[in-house]
Amino acid sequence: MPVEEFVAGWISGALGLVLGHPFDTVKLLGFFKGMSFPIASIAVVNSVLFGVYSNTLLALTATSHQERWAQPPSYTHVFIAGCTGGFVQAYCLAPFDLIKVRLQNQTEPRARPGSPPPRYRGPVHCAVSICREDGPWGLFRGAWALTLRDTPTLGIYFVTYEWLCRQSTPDRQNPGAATVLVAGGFAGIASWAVATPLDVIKSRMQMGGLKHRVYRGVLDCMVSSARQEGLGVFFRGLTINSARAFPVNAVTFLTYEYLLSSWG
Ligand SMILES: CN(C)C(=N)NCCC[C@H](N)C(=O)O
Repeated sequence: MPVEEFVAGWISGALGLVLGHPFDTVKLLGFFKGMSFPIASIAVVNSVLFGVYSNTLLALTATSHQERWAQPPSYTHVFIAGCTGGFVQAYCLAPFDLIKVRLQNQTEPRARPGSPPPRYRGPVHCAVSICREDGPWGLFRGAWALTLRDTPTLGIYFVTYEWLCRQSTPDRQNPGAATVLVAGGFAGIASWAVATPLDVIKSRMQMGGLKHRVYRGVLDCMVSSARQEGLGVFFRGLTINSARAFPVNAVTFLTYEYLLSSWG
């Protein structure tokens, strides 16, 4: 199994997240001041995503990453490989994402004077508390909703990227840096546009029992959220997700392609 895709995914994810950090800090109300938690999570998860994607495509089409522009895979294969990468990354992401959502949701009360001390002192304390209260499986609360969010979304992510690159590149040639940047940026926006409704549901399920009631499942959460707050609830965060997605994913794809071609 080629491992360079995993390494390229790790480095490109880390660079993308440096660019996305100001947006994440705004989104999380300044809670993550340091970079170590995002690096430990997003870069590792990106490595799993790109590594699994590329190796699945290799298994489906028998073409390595270097041969892929000359012998382009079908969009069906790209979609299946993207969905597989998304499914696997969702399970790796689940514990990190749960911690992020739990910390994010305690920032607001913390900001008010005279408010009680925060429940969690930081990412590690949050992980230990969840394990103590719910057992290690507690770290996977909401993982199912995350899988539902990421499996089709990442299929769309890679299909959008491939399609845009092929549209603006002569047949069987490698896309140029500008094409990769634009295609990567729009792939990020397309994926977040599709993911945002399920992202809202996932976060509510992860907060079940704390900020929200415990839902019976994804459907229950969807129906009761829409009933109480209207359909607009599913698009919360879409603007900031999209604004962040363009630079993050432009840089992620450019770095990934550059590293693989220079190791080629
Ligand atoms: C859930 N969605 C929409 C995605 N995972 N999309 C792929 C982009 C991943 C990138 N690290 C980012 O954070 O934008």
